Amino acid sequence: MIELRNFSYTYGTAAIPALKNINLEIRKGELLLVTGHSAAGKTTLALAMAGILHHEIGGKIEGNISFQSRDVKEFDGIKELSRHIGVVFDDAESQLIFTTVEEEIFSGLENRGHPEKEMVRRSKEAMDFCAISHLNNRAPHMLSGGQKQKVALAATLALDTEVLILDEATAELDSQAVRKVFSVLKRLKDAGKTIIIIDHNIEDFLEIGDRVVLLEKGEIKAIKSPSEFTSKSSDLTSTNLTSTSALQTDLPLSRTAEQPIISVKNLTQRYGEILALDNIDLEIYPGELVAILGENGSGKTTLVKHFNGLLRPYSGKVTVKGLETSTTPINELVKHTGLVFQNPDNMLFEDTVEAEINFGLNNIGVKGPEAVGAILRSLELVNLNDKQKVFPRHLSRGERQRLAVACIIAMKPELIVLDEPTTGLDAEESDRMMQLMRKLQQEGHTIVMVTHNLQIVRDHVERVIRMESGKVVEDSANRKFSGKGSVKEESDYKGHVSKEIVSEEIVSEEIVSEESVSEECVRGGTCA
Ligand SMILES: Nc1ncnc2c1ncn2[C@@H]1O[C@H](COP(=O)(O)OP(=O)(O)OP(=O)(O)O)[C@@H](O)[C@H]1O
Ligand SMILES: Nc1ncnc2c1ncn2[C@@H]1O[C@H](COP(=O)(O)OP(=O)(O)OP(=O)(O)O)[C@@H](O)[C@H]1O
Repeated sequence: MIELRNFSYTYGTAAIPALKNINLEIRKGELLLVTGHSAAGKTTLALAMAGILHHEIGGKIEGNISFQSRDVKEFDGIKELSRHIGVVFDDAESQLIFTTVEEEIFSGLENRGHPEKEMVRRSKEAMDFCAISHLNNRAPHMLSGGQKQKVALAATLALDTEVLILDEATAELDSQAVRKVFSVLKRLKDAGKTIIIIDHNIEDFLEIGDRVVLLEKGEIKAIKSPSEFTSKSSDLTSTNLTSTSALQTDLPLSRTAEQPIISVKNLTQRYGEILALDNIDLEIYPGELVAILGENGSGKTTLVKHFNGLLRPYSGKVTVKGLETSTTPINELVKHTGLVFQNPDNMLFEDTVEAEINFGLNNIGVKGPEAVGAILRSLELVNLNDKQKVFPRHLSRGERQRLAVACIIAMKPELIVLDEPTTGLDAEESDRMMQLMRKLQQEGHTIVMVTHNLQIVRDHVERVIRMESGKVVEDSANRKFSGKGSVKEESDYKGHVSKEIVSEEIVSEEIVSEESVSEECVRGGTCA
């Protein structure tokens, strides 16, 4: 179906190739799993297979790629190729451009000239598959991260292409949604579709996979069957793509201080008609490491945006370091709280990696050799020390994620809030990220992180808060959790049906949203 022969690729500005001498044949009806560490070349391979490198990005291309025995160069651009190959990229947000979810899904079908009746049928089916029918009139850019990912997936599924390429397309989904995607893909595979799943964590899909390709530094390191991938002796597992160290030490509840660093009282948050937070009470103490879990759309991001003043309470009260967020300017709050956004691209705007980190440092008065030292240290901590001069947008998704974390930790805020910090990182990299968080905790920082990654929660987190439909429904600090590390078995987190609390329409203009506050402001710069 798709064949790569001696294929190598170097991005226009890059010194070294992102893909080297790839030889790979993807058979019709096959479900291929592609995995590898961050920056291994996975997204680049997806772009290559979809013909996007040839027709849109350019750069240095060597070797050949053919689709159905025809060189991709010979196709009439992406327009023709996309009739056959549907792609969901690792950044769902960049794929969503229309004003409603329904339009988003309809647009691709309209471009293909489907009759109205067929468009309605397909879009309904795709929305059902992705459990987003209730979002059909919502604006895609005003959805939660996981909801956006579901829309991007539905828009591509509706096209019903012969080939489907999913690049980290489930990274921000809750476990119930991942299971749903699994069953949809199984059905598509049974119907003869060719599917390529590119992911750090392919475990969820091994059962339906035919082969696993391991990429390393742009090269194919191994191609194995799923059973070989999981077997202990496999050279695939020896590369440590599965979870590693698992601290599993006694995880102390570090609630020693008397005054909470974060105090949330009767917090309710609305986006117009949508009730995103429903009367929340919560206290977080200095030195705690807290994970916030919950289904997509349950209010996790909305909650943490209150911790640096990005959102102000609709009703109720939030106090951070004794400062009431409804009356304290955001540039005062960000001196205490560093927030790593769910989508790292929303906080990267400089020309080089080092300038990106320097920006926040300058804003808090760290300059000259002190700033240089802080930049180098933070880059080393996130393993990006060789990327100082690189344009941030030219980093891989996982690298951008780590850069966003570096920007915040360089500023050493007392409270570090991370919204899904391990998206785009494999198990080993996630583990390393958490080791870093534990280290920062030991140095006295308070860490609050939103995550869907239950493995890192089990291994590293002492307090777990679970949200459902805008409420905190469980908090291990209140002894409502059981088991070591205060985390219940994964099965307990599954099966929570995603309930939007609402009827959902207009969004209140009064609400301070991420979009209306400049990224600079959130990192200590001038507020618009
Ligand atoms: N800017 C916005 N405008 C309108 N509604 C919004 C906006 N942001 C989020 N919402 C809605 O508020 C609710 C909570 O969203 P939130 O992003 O807090 O969820 P989440 O738990 O972080 O989800 P995910 O796991 O998918 O990231 C959802 O119903 C979402 O659609
Ligand atoms: N537009 C670009 N210009 C220059 N270099 C790039 C560009 N996009 C990616 N790269 C580089 O190419 C290499 C492979 O990136 P790619 O995005 O394919 O990796 P990946 O395996 O998908 O990583 P991740 O898992 O972190 O998303 C990386 O070193 C990255 O920095």
